[in-house]
Amino acid sequence: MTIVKSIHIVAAVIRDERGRVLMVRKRGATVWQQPGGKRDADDADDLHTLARELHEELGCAMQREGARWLGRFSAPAANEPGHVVEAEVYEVAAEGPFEPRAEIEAVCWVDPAAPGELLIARLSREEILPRLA
Ligand SMILES: Nc1nc2c([nH]c(=O)n2[C@@H]2O[C@H](COP(=O)(O)OP(=O)(O)OP(=O)(O)O)[C@@H](O)[C@H]2O)c(=O)[nH]1
Repeated sequence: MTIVKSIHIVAAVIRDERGRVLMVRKRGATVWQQPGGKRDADDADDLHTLARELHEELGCAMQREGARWLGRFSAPAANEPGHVVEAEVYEVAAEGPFEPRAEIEAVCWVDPAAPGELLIARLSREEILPRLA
């Protein structure tokens, strides 16, 4: 029997004035994914996790007000073979800067209707971006 382990995360959709979606690439990874991460024991709720992760990864200030839950989505994990990522995904507004920090090596803005040749993690490519296009 194959045991599939789950990684539970909270992930963000942040859009610019043109509707493009902010994506990040972790150090050493080849694929782009949504900013976000795993809950810490101290986190009060999903939005607390998200605000903490967004500040750590990008230096930005997330606004809790207006946050919109897009759903719970899952896909094979981008960086951990044999794992499935299960994500609570929220569309949120945040005030920049949006610059790579901590384990994030690069950031980019992607048109969800035309992601082009970018290598995008399956959760984003198959579940999140198509709902935003
Ligand atoms: N944050 C995030 N993780 C994703 C996405 N898609 C996806 O497959 N994952 C997988 O879920 C894992 C979550 O790890 P993470 O590194 O973002 O979480 P974290 O910041 O809390 O990590 P750490 O506490 O291990 O440092 C990623 O390594 C990746 O394999 C996504 O869109 N966003």
